[in-house]
Amino acid sequence: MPNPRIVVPIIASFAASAILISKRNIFFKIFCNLSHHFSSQLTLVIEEFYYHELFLAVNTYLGKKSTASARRLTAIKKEIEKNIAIGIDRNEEIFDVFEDIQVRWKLTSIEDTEVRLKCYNLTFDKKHKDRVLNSYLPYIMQQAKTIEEQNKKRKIHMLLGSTWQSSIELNHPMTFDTIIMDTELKQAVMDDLKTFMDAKEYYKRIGKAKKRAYLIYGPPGTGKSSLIAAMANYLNYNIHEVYLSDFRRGEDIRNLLLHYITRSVLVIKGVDSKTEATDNLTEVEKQALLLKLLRVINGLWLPRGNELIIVIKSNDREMLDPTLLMPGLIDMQIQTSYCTVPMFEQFVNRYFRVFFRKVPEEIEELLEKVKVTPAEFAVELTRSSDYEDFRKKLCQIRSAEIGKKMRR
Ligand SMILES: Nc1ncnc2c1ncn2[C@@H]1O[C@H](COP(=O)(O)OP(=O)(O)OP(=O)(O)O)[C@@H](O)[C@H]1O
Repeated sequence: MPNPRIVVPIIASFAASAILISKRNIFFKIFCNLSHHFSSQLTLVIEEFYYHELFLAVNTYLGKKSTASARRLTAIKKEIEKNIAIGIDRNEEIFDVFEDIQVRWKLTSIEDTEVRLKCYNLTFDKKHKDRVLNSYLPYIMQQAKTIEEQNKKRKIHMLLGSTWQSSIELNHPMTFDTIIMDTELKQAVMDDLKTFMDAKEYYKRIGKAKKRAYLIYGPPGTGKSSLIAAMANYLNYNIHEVYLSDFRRGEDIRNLLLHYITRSVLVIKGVDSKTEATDNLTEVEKQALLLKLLRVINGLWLPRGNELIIVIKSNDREMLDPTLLMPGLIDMQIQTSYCTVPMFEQFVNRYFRVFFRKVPEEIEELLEKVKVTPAEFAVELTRSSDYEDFRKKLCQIRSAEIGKKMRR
């Protein structure tokens, strides 16, 4: 243990640096061990205290880092988290590199008056002191936040009356790897989301809340919900679902959105008369309500760290008020479609590992004449034993559907 009489003035001299890291719950000590008074190494001690933000962040960060190099780890699983959290055990040493700074972490414990506290010792070259305090530690706090977000179980919430209810775990398997859609469109959506995720500084600089609105439209069964699930999985967000009509009683939209939603995809359903009719609103009322809702959302200033994706799910874009589609309210419009030939290739490849040099003409002809939804495709594919079986089924659809068309 270092001599306390030496420690105190050193803490005082570094107090200003400590404040730079965070204003709340930060407490650490910098020890210069007497025997190493002229050494170039400096050790910073981060002690365990309740709600000690920095200690907890280091714990999370090192837990993630340590799995490759440590020999003894601790494991803990909290109810709200989906994964087991790994930590380093006492006396384990972990080496880390930040930019060109090499640091050594060691978990030890100290006996205080009554309790035994854990503490992380961070050792590095003295000349990096300012960068460790002002860059490395804030970086760790940021990384820890991201790890914690990723580790949390994600939920789907639905608005019932005026409260968010029935939160169920979001374990929809659809991802951008498994969804079948036009490849360029998929890439464009992923790029847009990636830009959004990386643009924290940009939103701060232009003074806008971090949110982005999408319109996803297409006939039933073409994969709108599947795309929403893929987006939420990609972003690692929750989903909040609302019917537009839920806001007709003048619910306090601001309150519902500001206080209960964090890093979520807010899905607005029932926006046109072709969607599930669960309300008595006229088309004009619906459009006016949707416009009002979007304007309120547009004017929201989200609390720090909060991010929101808004998705309007519609079966028919033509039913929507053109004012909604003007730039400013909706950032990107995405159309989901009936199966095209490239989508057919992706499906068959995914389910049966069949690759085509050229898709058979009968299939091309079929997809040109008959509108088959990806949902219908998915059902038939799961029912088919192999590609040949699937092809036969498709041809049956073809004669039935073409016959229907002729009768119309
Ligand atoms: N593009 C797709 N890629 C892979 N599977 C799909 C796709 N589209 C639909 N499916 C399959 O069909 C099912 C139903 O599709 P989904 O609910 O996403 O369609 P939707 O357009 O949201 O329909 P609705 O308008 O009726 O809500 C999905 O659970 C999935 O199994």
